[in-house]
Amino acid sequence: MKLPESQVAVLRAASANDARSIDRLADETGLKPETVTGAVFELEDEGLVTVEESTDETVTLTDEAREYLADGLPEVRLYEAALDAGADDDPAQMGRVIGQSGLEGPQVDIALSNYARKGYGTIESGEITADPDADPESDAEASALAALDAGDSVAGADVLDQLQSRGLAELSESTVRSVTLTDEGVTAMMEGVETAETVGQLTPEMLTSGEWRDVEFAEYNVEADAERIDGGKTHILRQTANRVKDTLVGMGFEEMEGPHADAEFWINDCLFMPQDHPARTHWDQFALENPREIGKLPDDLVARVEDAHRNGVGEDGDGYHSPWTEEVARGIDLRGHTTSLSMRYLSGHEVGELEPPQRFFSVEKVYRNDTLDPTHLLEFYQIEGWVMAEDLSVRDLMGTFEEFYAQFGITDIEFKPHYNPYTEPSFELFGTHPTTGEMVEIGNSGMFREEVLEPLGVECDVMAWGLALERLLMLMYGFEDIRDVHGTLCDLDLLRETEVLH
Ligand SMILES: N[C@@H](Cc1ccccc1)C(=O)O
Repeated sequence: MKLPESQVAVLRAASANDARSIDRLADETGLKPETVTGAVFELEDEGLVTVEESTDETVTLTDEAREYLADGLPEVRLYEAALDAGADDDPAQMGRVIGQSGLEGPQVDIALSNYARKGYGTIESGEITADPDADPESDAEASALAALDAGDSVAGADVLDQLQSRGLAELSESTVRSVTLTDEGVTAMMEGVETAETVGQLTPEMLTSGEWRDVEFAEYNVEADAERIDGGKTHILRQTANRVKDTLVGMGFEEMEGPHADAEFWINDCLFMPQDHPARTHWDQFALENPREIGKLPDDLVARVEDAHRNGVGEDGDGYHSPWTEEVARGIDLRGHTTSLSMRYLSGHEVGELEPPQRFFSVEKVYRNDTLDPTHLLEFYQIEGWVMAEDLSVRDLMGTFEEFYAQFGITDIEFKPHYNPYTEPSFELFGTHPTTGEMVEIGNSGMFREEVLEPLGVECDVMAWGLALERLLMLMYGFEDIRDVHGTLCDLDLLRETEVLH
């Protein structure tokens, strides 16, 4: 009988009365485990071996668990420090006990969140007590860690679950195959098997020499286990940003670009945001210390914008009756929205005076001093855009969004009346989260007011918007926490495994 080389090697290494694992066969033949698996499947098809499969669960300890094995669990360290501070008699000051415990950074939170749960004591209004009867020696999680470290198994699925949910242990499953020679296999071996030359890969040389006609090709085995390789790939946020750009270009838009750190003039003043508007404080936006001021601003435009702020625009116009200084306008901030770019372009200072109709967009980062939560980051991507034309209406605005979002499979956007100092009317956009069913705010839009357009010298209508790219991603992929997608807490497995939608 003639068989490919790897199958012959596996047959020789297998036994009729001793089931052998793929790893062992790989060791004995010097072949890669995936090559052995492939050969084994072929041999099984030919009836020469039988394969038994079982699932093997292995528990591995994480780096964090190893730290705790060396130093003790944070809650135990806190308990010990609390005992030292006499907290088994009288409540002790939390700050002092934490200081004594030597716990640092995230470990403090970890200790606090496990302390009461495990009955080490109570934590209330800045004071900590220690239960004199608690016994760290019998801490189930600590013992389980020690057992796992020693290569023993852990009794009690609860402890294991707890270790997993604390990120201290990881459970992985793998399929273990063991291989035994069948009677036919033994007979074949006794009659003698020879190596057939098979070719695994077709080369250009074989094609030019014509050798391919005479060789025997190895069959592909798409079921064989292979080593998992996580190659680099474009982050889904970047992929989606590129798709958004392509979509907008397809809708006739041109791309804008400009500075991340910009004068408040472009970020706020041109947008008729009064200088005492709360969104202009450091509570909302980041200011640069160096350089503190922009070098150049167009004088004529500054004068017209100041006039709009002081006196309003048009016959019935009214200004803000609040202070306006060029010094504030010159201050440099990280842009809180990319509407600064729209102002630069609409003013004619970027690509010259623009005649209607015009369409521009950007998909760029913006920065806000927000509190981090599942839907907010300190920086995110905004899909900015505007259309300049004679006689635009709210229907044009809504129609544009419907057309845009439909290209991403989102067909149920809703509009809510809103207020912006720079647009009238204004609308917030909402979409429905595919898994939670909650309404998610995905953007803000409106028609620029006269107080914005007149100083810029724009005489027709301009409709405009800022949409959040990360929120679009949430609707497309069903993410619930934006921090899974980027930032230091991102979930790498999720990013690796998320299929790209086209
Ligand atoms: N600048 C707004 C978006 C917007 C842009 C243009 C017009 C109206 C709204 C925001 O960041 O939310």
